Amino acid sequence: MAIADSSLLEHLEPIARLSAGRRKELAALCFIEKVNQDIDPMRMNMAKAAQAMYLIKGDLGLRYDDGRKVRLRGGTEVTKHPVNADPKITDTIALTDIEILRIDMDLLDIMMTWDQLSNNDNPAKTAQSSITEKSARSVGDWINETSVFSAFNLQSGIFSRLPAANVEEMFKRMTSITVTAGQVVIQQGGEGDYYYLIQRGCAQVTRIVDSSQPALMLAELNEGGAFGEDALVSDNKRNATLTMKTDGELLRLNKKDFVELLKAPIINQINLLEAQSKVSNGAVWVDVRLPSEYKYEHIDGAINLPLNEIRRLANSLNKDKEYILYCQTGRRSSAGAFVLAQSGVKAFVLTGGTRNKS
Ligand SMILES: Nc1ncnc2c1ncn2[C@@H]1O[C@@H]2COP(=O)(O)O[C@H]2[C@H]1O
Repeated sequence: MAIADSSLLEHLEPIARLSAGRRKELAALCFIEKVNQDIDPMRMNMAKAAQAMYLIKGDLGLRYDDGRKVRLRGGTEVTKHPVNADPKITDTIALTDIEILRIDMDLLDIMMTWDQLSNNDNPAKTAQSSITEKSARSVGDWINETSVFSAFNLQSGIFSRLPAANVEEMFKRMTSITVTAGQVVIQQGGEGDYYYLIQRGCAQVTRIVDSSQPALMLAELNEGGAFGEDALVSDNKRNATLTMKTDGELLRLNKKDFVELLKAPIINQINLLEAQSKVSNGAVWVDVRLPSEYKYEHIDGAINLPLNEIRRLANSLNKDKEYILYCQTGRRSSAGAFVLAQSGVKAFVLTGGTRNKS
């Protein structure tokens, strides 16, 4: 297995829509796999539903649940999309030796969610005033420029626990502070008040275990690093001291906002059967993915309201109708449903997204 080259990702949907920097981060987390003729690459990996699989080279056969068979060739228009995007595909077979690229679907979806939310016109305006008062950059630029929102931090760290519906709200509530070398940001034994992210600079973490001994050096945190969550989550005292080693800039969220935002907001989640019953009574399917993803495949009768445009389009929806939002995982659709609900639209989310549909 080889790590993917980021230029390869430029041609794949929806990855092509991410910024070059984001694609590079993603490339480092994707692998190219060679698969021999007559092998089913979908079966080679038990967690098939959890991975988007792109055909890069060679010919692959798909079989659908109605028995239909389709032959695909790597490097063509149709293979810009994940070959396993359609839940009606039951199995695949390598018709020649092939190369495929697999991406964790959750990771891809996290990146698309953040990217689309940060490119949303409205939050950019509101968030900019609280986050970057000194700069005229848009939130989108800002997110792409700082490693606080790196793929790694979005996939692990606190952001992976942040419900997608709250991402936009978090932008609004975070504030930026300037700190200087030697400044103690958190004192061991103090009360938990803020959660911090390092936008610029370097901090060291120390702990006094025995008051007759010098403080233990625990870690050094750099740009993109985060600290101060333990006391907020556990309601204990601060378990270490954080001192700036250099001048820098930190983003912070107060305890109340931190606790509130980590809790999932109430969104109407429904399963496939409930959704289908609503649709037969007049509800409308809404695909919140990008137009390119929608165009490639979507639920029959669904309309396309991409997440980054949903706020602008909310007013065009009928307030008397019910709308059922979906994406692959339920992440982008949760964020969209939250925005629609705030605009007074009756919005529901297909639990777990279309990858649970088959
Ligand atoms: N070993 C460690 N490595 C990195 N960070 C740490 C370590 N121990 C504690 N911290 C951070 O230091 C913070 C001190 O305040 P909190 O207890 O709220 O949360 C703590 C963690 O975020």
